[in-house]
Order: sequence, then C-alpha cells, then structure tokens
Amino acid sequence: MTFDRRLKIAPSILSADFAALGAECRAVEEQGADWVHVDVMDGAFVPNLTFGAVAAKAMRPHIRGVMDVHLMVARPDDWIADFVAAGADFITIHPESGPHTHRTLQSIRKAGVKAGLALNPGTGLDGLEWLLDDIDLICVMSVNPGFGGQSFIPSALPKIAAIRNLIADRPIHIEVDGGVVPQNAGAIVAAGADVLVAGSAVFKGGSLAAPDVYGRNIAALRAGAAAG
Ligand SMILES: O=C(CO)[C@@H](O)[C@H](O)COP(=O)(O)O
Repeated sequence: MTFDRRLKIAPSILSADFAALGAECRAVEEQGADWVHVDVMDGAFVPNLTFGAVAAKAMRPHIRGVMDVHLMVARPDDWIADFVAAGADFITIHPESGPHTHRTLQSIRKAGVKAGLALNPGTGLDGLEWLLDDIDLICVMSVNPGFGGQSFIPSALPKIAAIRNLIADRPIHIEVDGGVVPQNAGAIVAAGADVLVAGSAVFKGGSLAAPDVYGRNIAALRAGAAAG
C-alpha cells in the first residue's frame, strides 16, 4: 500500500446495523467511503462492548479496500495476532492501555500490518517523537472513546496541528475520530488531518434500504472538508 496523503473518509461501523455488518461495509464502500473503520471495544478499556476478531474476519470479505481496526481494549497484545489473521490493514492501539507502547507497535508491524496510535482527548504528545519511526497512523480522539454520537472536543484542533508539525514529511496518516460532521471537517483538515472517521454523520438517515443517503452524507463530509 503506497502512502496517500489525500483526504479519506472512513465510516465508523459502530453506527451501522450490527445485524448486517457485511452488507453495511459493502454499502458504504459502494457509496464512496475510502476506508472502513472497525471499532473494537472490550467493556474494560472503554465502557462499551462491540465485537472481536471473529466478527472482523467475517466483515473482511465484504471490504474491498482498507480495513482500519481501532482496538479500544485493555490488553491489545493479547489480540493482535487474531486481528492480523482477520485481515486488518491497520491496527491502532492506545498508549493508555499499557506500558509498552513501542513494543506493541513493533509487533503489529512485524506481523505485516500498519501500526496506529490513538490518543485520548486528555493524552498529550509526550514521548510521541520517540515512536514516530514505528507508526503509520496517529488517531486523534476528538471524543472520549466508547460511544458514537458525541460532540467534537475543540481542543483536538490544536493537537492535530501540533502533530502535523511534529511529523513533518513522514508518511504518517493523521486520523480524527469522534464528532466529525460536515461543519467541522474543514477545520479538521486545515489543521492537518487526512483521515476523517465518522459514524453518525455517515449513517444518519440512511439504511441498507436507502444506501444513497450514506453517499450523500459522505459527499457532504468531503464538501465540508474542501470548504475549510
Ligand atoms: O471510536 C469511536 C468512539 O469510541 C468512534 O469511531 C465513534 O464511533 C465515532 O462516531 P461518531 O462520533 O462519528 O458518531
């Protein structure tokens, strides 16, 4: 996979119909999504429980492009091999989930998968510079992880800009996750992000019976990003 700095819209499958995840993955891709963002929550690191690698593996054949797995789990090392086997293209972990972030990132890359680091709203950039050689993606959480439908936390914007400044020309994606809507997409992209994760803003008003709504919502995010 060559590095592509252009804007990517990554619908968060958390807002999809869980009874039809494969069809939902196909529908958002057909409607213009670039990546599919898969939210894995364990009920321990975050106060919500979604699904594990078995469900991700079942989704994989329905995703033609990038499967972007976000592990919101307490012990990511226990699960990396399963998500590699499930076919993840990116596996993103949290530094707040354990003391050996560098080792965990290395183990993801060693398995042939791109490694991501997600930063909670209250987590600073201390030590990030020492991880840059081992990172393919930095995910700025613009809500506290656990639930879809929350409001964007504005302090994410200067954080994105600081990360953009820090990584300079390195081939590292800056992804923003939580409360992304057309109205703030421009400011997020102007601050330096290239991947917009959006759950509610993509799935709202749509369904598998009306997937064109997903397409219109994705187009609105792109238009918002371009207007910024
Ligand atoms: O990981 C998370 C929440 O923990 C996100 O992926 C949200 O699911 C995004 O949802 P919206 O804020 O866009 O509704």
